[in-house]
Amino acid sequence: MSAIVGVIMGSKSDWDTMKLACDVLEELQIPYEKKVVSAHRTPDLMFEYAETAAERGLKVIIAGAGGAAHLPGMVAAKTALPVIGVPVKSSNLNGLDSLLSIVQMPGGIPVATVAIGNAGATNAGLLAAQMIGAFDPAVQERVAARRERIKRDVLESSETL
Ligand SMILES: Nc1c(C(=O)O)ncn1[C@@H]1O[C@H](COP(=O)(O)O)[C@@H](O)[C@H]1O
Repeated sequence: MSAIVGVIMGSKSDWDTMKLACDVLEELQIPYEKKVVSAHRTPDLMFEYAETAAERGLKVIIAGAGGAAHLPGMVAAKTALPVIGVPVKSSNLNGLDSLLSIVQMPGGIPVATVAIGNAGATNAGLLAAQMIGAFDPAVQERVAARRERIKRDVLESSETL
């Protein structure tokens, strides 16, 4: 099946974080694609990716970037698909720069921004799954089953205190 979620990142150095979004999509059996695309370094590719995303069958885009993280917002500017922004943890400012770059979009062009770093990337995968699940009962069931497992783990963990 062709990809319905696009996972893009500003640099290969973001992969350790963005892989966690991909892991969730794989676990929930959602077809996805992954690619390095940068608003700064490959602006033409970024435009082409965003402009053709919907016609290629993508339903959601997850975009991760660090530092001056313009990628999620610029992609959102060029597609009507929902864009989830992942602020990758930067070395100088611990990702606060990434977070603020992504979250502070002007009115009219939203980016659904998750937390900085690994937990954010995992949640981006889950959020994309929940968006897909709103129209796909099988995916919605797998998301619900995952939550049940999390709940069970938490309940069991308190028994071992
Ligand atoms: N923020 C962006 C964009 C963009 O927003 O287009 N392109 C690359 N980058 C970020 O630069 C950081 C350092 O990249 P390098 O490790 O390649 O120097 C990465 O976190 C990347 O997301």
